[in-house]
Amino acid sequence: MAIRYEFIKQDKQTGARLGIVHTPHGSFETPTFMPVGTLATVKTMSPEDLTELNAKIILSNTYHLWLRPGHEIIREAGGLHKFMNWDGAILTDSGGFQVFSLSDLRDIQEEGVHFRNHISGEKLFLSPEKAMDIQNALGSDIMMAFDECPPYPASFDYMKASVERTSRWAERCLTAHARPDVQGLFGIVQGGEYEDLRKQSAQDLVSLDFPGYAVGGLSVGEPKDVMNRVLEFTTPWLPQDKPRYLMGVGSPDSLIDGAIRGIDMFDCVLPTRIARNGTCMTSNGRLVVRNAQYARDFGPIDENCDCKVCKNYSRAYIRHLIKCNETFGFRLTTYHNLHFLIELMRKVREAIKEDRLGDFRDEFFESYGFNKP
Ligand SMILES: O=c1[nH]cnc2cc3nc(NCc4cccs4)[nH]c3cc12
Ligand SMILES: [Zn+2]
Repeated sequence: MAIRYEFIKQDKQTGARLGIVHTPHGSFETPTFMPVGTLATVKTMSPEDLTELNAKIILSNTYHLWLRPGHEIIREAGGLHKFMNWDGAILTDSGGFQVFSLSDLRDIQEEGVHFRNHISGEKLFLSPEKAMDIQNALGSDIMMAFDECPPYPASFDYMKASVERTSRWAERCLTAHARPDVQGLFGIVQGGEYEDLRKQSAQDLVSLDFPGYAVGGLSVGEPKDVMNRVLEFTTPWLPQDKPRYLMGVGSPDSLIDGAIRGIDMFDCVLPTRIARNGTCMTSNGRLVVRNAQYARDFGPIDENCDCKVCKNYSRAYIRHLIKCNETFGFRLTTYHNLHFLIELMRKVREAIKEDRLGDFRDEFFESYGFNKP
């Protein structure tokens, strides 16, 4: 079966909604956070760790896996689920964003994008058809259309031409997408911070009737109030009965503010990336556990966290491991940060069930130390 979204209920205090996304590799409640496993691993986490954390879906990157180890090897392995021994759901990004964010010398044509491999320097070409072929080889449950995420900020004229090309590319992805019976292909809405371009992009994609829609072109350096405003005038153009995925987000406050504006799915490298430099998310804000002040602190990373790291290991011990560059230290901070965000989304879903997400936002922002605009 393909991807199917089940709308459960609308929060009475905000624009948030409770839903369930059904995939060939299991179903998950939304709003949800997807850990990022760029190179076929959520760095330092085993599939068992992810299952223990109640992660139901992870993200992997088409661009990176195409370059290393190559999508043909993964195809021969029987697909990405088998290759990495993960039986939950997998969403793959289309590679377009990584081309724009990782490689120089890119030449965007109607046919596709010519660029240089950011590791070997060799010339490469990525197109809607190629991005579909790679994702079909990976066998992901949710594939992303090949889009252009323009640099931020971009002129109206550039953005308009880019949105129209992204819509043409989306149609080519639908045509090239080989397995609509078992894979879901999401369109990606672009348009920068121009309300009429976001509407045009959303209407173009909705007319192609995708099983789900991503809001792209955000979390690219714009201020948070710009992101929130763009969401406010974009999500209303998306169907109520399909999932909405905000790409590359994010921090705890952005997850809550995105859910409040009708977003169902999020992904971000933040929790796993900051964990590897010894920064932890806690209910009272960020804690840089590698700092000297924790050398003799034998308490848990977060007094209010019930994860197995906070139950069994101290700040002093974790600080010691991180300072010595011990891999186990990164496993501990990563496990805790993922638990923190996955648990945060469970609390968000609970708040929606009880029609009190607005109140939950205020309480969380107060304790985490965010201002409450
Ligand atoms: O429009 C997009 N299209 C396809 N993939 C994306 C991924 C994205 N990830 C971020 N932000 C998170 C970041 C990760 C690395 C640098 S920024 N923004 C993103 C936008 C897009
Ligand atoms: Zn913890």
